Amino acid sequence: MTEVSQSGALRVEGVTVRFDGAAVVDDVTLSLEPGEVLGILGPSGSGKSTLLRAIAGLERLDAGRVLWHAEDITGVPVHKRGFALMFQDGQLFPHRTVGQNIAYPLQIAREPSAARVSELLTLVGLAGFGDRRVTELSGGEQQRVALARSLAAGPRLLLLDEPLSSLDRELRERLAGDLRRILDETRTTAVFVTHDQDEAFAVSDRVAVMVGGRLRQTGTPAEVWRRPTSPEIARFLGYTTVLGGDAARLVRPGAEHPVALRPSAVVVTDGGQVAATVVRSTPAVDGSRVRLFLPGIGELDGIASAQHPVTAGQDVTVRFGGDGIAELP
Ligand SMILES: Nc1ncnc2c1ncn2[C@@H]1O[C@H](COP(=O)(O)OP(=O)(O)OP(=O)(O)O)[C@@H](O)[C@H]1O
Repeated sequence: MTEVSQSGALRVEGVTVRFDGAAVVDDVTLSLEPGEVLGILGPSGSGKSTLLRAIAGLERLDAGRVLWHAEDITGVPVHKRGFALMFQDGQLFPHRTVGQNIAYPLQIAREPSAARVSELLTLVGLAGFGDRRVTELSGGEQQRVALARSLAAGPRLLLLDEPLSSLDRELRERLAGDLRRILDETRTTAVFVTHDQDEAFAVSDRVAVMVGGRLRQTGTPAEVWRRPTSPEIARFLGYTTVLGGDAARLVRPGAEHPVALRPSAVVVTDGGQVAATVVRSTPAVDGSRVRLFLPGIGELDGIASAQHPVTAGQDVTVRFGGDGIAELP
């Protein structure tokens, strides 16, 4: 695992959480600088939510500690940490208006402020929605209200657990961009859990890939996508094939390590570098997804453009290229 600085805003040090003897979070260490957004990415059941809950103070640690600006807060109760949590289903109060939902943390802090509520509504793109009932809002609007409520009390750290997962893809993409802007504008330090790679890419300054309770790779989104450090991480990041030895060198001449490929890097084209036979072709919006057999390599996933339709059994040639090839260490 790549380690960052020893100080920073948040530091999680050797944190382990066990359920029934099994370590669901296993010796995790990470640091966050002030204003930084860390995306924790990993397959279902890898321990992401449990790690987030441990940071929030909602799980008892079996080992390790949580520090905030070098102060050990492991024993500090949830409500005294000054952190805010936001979940997949924003958990709004259905019997309150939008404005009342957002004002709630301000009332708890005994700092009610209509101006602050109005400012937050504008921030999340819902100016004028204050008197609406939350039950009348769309899923995306409800998540915006939940975000505004999470930010209302000016949390020191925002913890987001799959905040966009319940939304459809288009809305999720739009809100991911908005979320990033809002975190920037409010200079909020945040830890963000997701299993969606696009979301992690769009929102995070740095991503940490969690597999089986352990942080396996940390870096900027570009670093992690370009250079996954193991076949397991590569597969999780959408590389469908990992080739070794001579097969790897057919794709990348001179390669000394295994080479991982995304379908987008295996393109059926005229005059390509390698011969292949189409095993299967499935139409997609922008052409076809194809399964190919390549002598000396075996079967690979690839793509064919709409201008180059192919059918099963057809002999074609293939070009390897683009961003979808990574040489593993
Ligand atoms: N309170 C609990 N008691 C026992 N086991 C638990 C508890 N909470 C979580 N687990 C188990 O710990 C493992 C990790 O769960 P966790 O929710 O942290 O994973 P995740 O990576 O967030 O998954 P997902 O993406 O599906 O939400 C799972 O196997 C889960 O069943």
